[in-house]
Amino acid sequence: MAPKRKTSDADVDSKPNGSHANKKGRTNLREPHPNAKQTEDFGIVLREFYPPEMSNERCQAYNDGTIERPIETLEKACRDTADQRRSINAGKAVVHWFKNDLRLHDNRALHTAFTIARDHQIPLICLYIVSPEDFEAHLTSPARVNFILRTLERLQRDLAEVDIPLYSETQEKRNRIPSRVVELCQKWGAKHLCGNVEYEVDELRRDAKLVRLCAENEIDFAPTPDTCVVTPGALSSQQGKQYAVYTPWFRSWLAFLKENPDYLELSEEPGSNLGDARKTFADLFDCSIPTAPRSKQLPGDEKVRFEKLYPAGEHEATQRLEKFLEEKATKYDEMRSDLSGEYTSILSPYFACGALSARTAVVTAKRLNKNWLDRGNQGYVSWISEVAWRDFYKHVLVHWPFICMNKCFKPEHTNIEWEYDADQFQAWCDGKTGFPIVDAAMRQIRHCAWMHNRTRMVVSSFLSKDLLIDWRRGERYFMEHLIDGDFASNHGGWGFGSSTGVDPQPYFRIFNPLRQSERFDPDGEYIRRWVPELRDIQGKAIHDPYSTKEAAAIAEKQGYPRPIVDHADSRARALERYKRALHG
Ligand SMILES: Cc1cc2nc3c(=O)[nH]c(=O)nc-3n(C[C@H](O)[C@H](O)[C@H](O)COP(=O)(O)OP(=O)(O)OC[C@H]3O[C@@H](n4cnc5c(N)ncnc54)[C@H](O)[C@@H]3O)c2cc1C
Repeated sequence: MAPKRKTSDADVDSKPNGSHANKKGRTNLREPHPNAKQTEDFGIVLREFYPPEMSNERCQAYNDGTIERPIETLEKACRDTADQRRSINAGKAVVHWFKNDLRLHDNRALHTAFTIARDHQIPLICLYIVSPEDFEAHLTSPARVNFILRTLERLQRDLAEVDIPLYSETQEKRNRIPSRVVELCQKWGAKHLCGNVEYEVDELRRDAKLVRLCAENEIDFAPTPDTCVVTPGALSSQQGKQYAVYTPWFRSWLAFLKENPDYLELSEEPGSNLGDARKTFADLFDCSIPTAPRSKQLPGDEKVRFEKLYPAGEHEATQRLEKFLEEKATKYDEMRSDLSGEYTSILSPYFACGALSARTAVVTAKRLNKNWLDRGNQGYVSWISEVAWRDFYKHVLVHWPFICMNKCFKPEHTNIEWEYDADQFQAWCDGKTGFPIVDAAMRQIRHCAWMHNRTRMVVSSFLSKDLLIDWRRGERYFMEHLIDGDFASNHGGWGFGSSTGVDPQPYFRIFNPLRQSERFDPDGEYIRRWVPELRDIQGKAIHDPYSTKEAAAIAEKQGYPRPIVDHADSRARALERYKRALHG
């Protein structure tokens, strides 16, 4: 029997599905639930920002393999153009297109570009395109945009030292990017374009289009897998299926790396540019890095603060990595959830923009751990397994691309009936819920554009379980504020906390904010740092200030709010709603 032809999802997914109700007739999340208590504002926000949700049937079609995934569209474009690309000559230059791989060291596509340039004795040119529409579409926070642009400035200086120009421009219309890249290659006489794969849906589709457009114009382009240690799609269960649960996936990830040690080989950074780059492309060396689009600009004082908190560039990333691995990693297993000090690496902003490769991180930790990935010092082992979570969520995104389209990983979770209380949502954003641990964390994200993993779990559970507010509001808020915002990890994290995405737990988990606070901030140091109203409260009462007379008097005097919900009642309500949605 002839295999069933796959339809491409490129145009279909972008069309509204036209329905506000799912198969069971319940209202889905395109619109607030009709019974929801909501203000008009909140309704408008939801309608305006949520693109149409994909139907459960289409999600199922992805699962059945009857719709082509964006990664398959890209792979097909590369296969279809392979013969054409092979016959392309060297040209007058080679171009490396930077995206979220802003580093020289261990950058696979950049290494390939440099090798081609050196072999043909022609110059290498680097390119970066600032895309305001992509920043909007991906909800990139101003702190992250600022960090990317600062990293580019460092990168430009480092490249100039080896006579490689970094040309950068703003492209207002993102659908113009493929043709603009081709135009630039033609202008520079380049016949080879190199770049690493980005795994988000829009980017995979853009690159598939670009591969074909390049081939039509006699330019060789086939993006390189680089961002994950193990390439998405390389791991499958014995039944040939993609893993949806982390633990078996991680075992498979470890086994794969043992069998394929070349996946842990690091690429050298480019040496001096050959050819006559400084002369031929003199104007490109004068190009300055564009400023942030207006909607993504940071106020001046915040710029200074973020520069101090997160100095940009791969040198800083490497120093942080080495310092963390030498001074803290051996205790990571015991200490990582302790909120009072800095026991994690705070490398996520650097991973997110590609100033540090996950491969380099794993290889360096492995080396210090006597060459073990999964034995030896537990601190190193558990840190490596955390870096692997980043891979895991990217593998999930590639296999279940509909999660990019406002869809829960498990379609049945669409049936959950959410609350739409704008005041409660605002209290969560402002860190004024009356739950000190939640408030401390929400104030930390506002100030630092970063939050500890433990509190990310606590506040996501609080929003989607205690307040029963649509988890996508929280997912969105995180992306808009985090300096390390990464679609796959953020979606995965919200799934973990809210049981609406890839939930690695076989049971439904609701965090108790009070217990989390007592356990991971036993002396209340973290709370005192971020919630100054509670600084004078002594002892355990800091975790629940309205539980004792003395503490309540201080909290009240300082204007600290009473808890906006009762955790026991909220827990019961959440369980009942989730049960009703999942079991009818
Ligand atoms: C609700 C929620 C949202 C999240 N959103 C993001 C996000 O947008 N971007 C992001 O990078 N991480 C996200 N995470 C994962 C995690 O919280 C951060 O990666 C981590 O806190 C970063 O701090 P660190 O660099 O000190 O991590 P370390 O503890 O030092 O870990 C090292 C690296 O491993 C990776 N990592 C660690 N834990 C995880 C994890 N649970 N999932 C995926 N990768 C992990 C990160 O790249 C991290 O930098 C989210 C987690 C939750 C629960």
